[in-house]
Amino acid sequence: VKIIIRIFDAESLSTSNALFTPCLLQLFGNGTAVLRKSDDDRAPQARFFPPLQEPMLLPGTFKNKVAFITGGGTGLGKGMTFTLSSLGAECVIASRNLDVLKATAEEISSQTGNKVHPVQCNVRDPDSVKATVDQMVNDVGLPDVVINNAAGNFISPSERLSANAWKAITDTVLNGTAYITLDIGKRLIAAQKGAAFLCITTIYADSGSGFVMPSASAKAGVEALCKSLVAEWGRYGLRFNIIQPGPIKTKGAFSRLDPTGKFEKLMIERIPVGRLGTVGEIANLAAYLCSDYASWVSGATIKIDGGEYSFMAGEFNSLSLVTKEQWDVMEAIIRQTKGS
Ligand SMILES: CCCCC/C=C\C/C=C\C/C=C\C=C\C(=O)SCCNC(=O)CCNC(=O)[C@H](O)C(C)(C)COP(=O)(O)OP(=O)(O)OC[C@H]1O[C@@H](n2cnc3c(N)ncnc32)[C@H](O)[C@@H]1OP(=O)(O)O
Ligand SMILES: NC(=O)C1=CN([C@@H]2O[C@H](COP(=O)(O)OP(=O)(O)OC[C@H]3O[C@@H](n4cnc5c(N)ncnc54)[C@H](OP(=O)(O)O)[C@@H]3O)[C@@H](O)[C@H]2O)C=CC1
Repeated sequence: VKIIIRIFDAESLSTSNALFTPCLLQLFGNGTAVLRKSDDDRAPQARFFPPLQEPMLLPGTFKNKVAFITGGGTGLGKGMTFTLSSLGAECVIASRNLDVLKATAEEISSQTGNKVHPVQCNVRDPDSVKATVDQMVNDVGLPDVVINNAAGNFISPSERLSANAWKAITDTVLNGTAYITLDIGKRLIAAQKGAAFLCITTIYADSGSGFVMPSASAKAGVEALCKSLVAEWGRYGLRFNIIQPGPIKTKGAFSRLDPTGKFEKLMIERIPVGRLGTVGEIANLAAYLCSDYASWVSGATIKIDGGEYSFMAGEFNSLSLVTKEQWDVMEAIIRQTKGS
């Protein structure tokens, strides 16, 4: 019994449970300015799971197609734009920072040879969304692919959030997705043109999550929006799918969700594949779901997280830390037990 107590007292300090111990206090001891690369950013088993990042679909899969990607200037949006553009799409990328969009558009089109159009857009503002869609229609026509990827998020105890903090996140994630989808959807229906919509949510859209409550609420709303339209707008030639990514190391996410760089190791310890995901892996899944190879896929919600969600959900999963010798002791104790 003493051994078991020692196992769960000592080893829990080095697991994700450490978040619930006084160790948490140490995480912020070094200040919050540095977004540092971890010294040890892979577990040994990651060697079995190499990330293949190059576009996997056939060249020309998106030839003569127009793809509209919100938040396409950075992170996952930039990666999805690169992959779609490599496969022949003419892409329109939209977000608030026009300089970033222009730089990304130039970088991608110079590599793929296909046009990428940067358009300034604040998805929180329906008038800005309308102006953006007007410009897209004028420049390249209505899209075949719409990716709702723009988002805002930061970690914070909910009791520290102002009404405006809640509004900043939910306006971007939920209302932004609604404004984009309604504006483009209505025009597609009027024009009798089909399209594939994709929403990027997150693994905690199902479970909720403390410390990112507005994001969790808004992402759950985005999923309800998509699933509702699967049923309602299929008859117009529109299909809707959802990708729930686990952690991918983008500057936008990690600077706001792991500001000290101390959570990364804890995350990797709870990802069965032993590493973070990569932008290219998300981009390949997104390209498949938005391509005609996935014409019969509508209403799918796909987790791509190296098994993290399943690991966190299972009551006993942290027992993977128990050693063979410790199992020998515990098995002996269990076998000696008679009756109830
Ligand atoms: C166990 C540990 C796990 C670690 C996990 C690590 C990695 C990730 C793993 C999984 C990720 C899963 C999901 C990820 C989801 C994402 O969405 S990541 C994408 C993140 N990208 C972005 O957020 C980009 C865009 N963000 C922004 O523009 C800004 O960050 C912001 C969302 C704040 C909006 O900016 P802006 O419009 O300029 O707003 P304001 O600065 O005016 O702020 C609005 C109100 O919000 C308050 N506020 C801002 N920051 C904080 C904070 N840190 N804490 C509390 N409150 C904050 C601000 O004060 C304003 O309110 P008031 O007007 O003052 O009332
Ligand atoms: N990285 C990760 O670990 C995970 C990310 N995700 C999701 O992936 C998506 C991309 O995130 P990621 O690439 O990591 O982070 P980024 O911060 O790089 O991407 C967010 C994008 O949204 C744009 N954006 C934010 N607010 C607005 C707005 N009001 N109007 C228009 N565009 C806006 C930003 O551009 P700008 O500032 O120019 O407006 C930025 O390009 C998000 O939906 C996120 O929730 C989900 C799970 C995990």
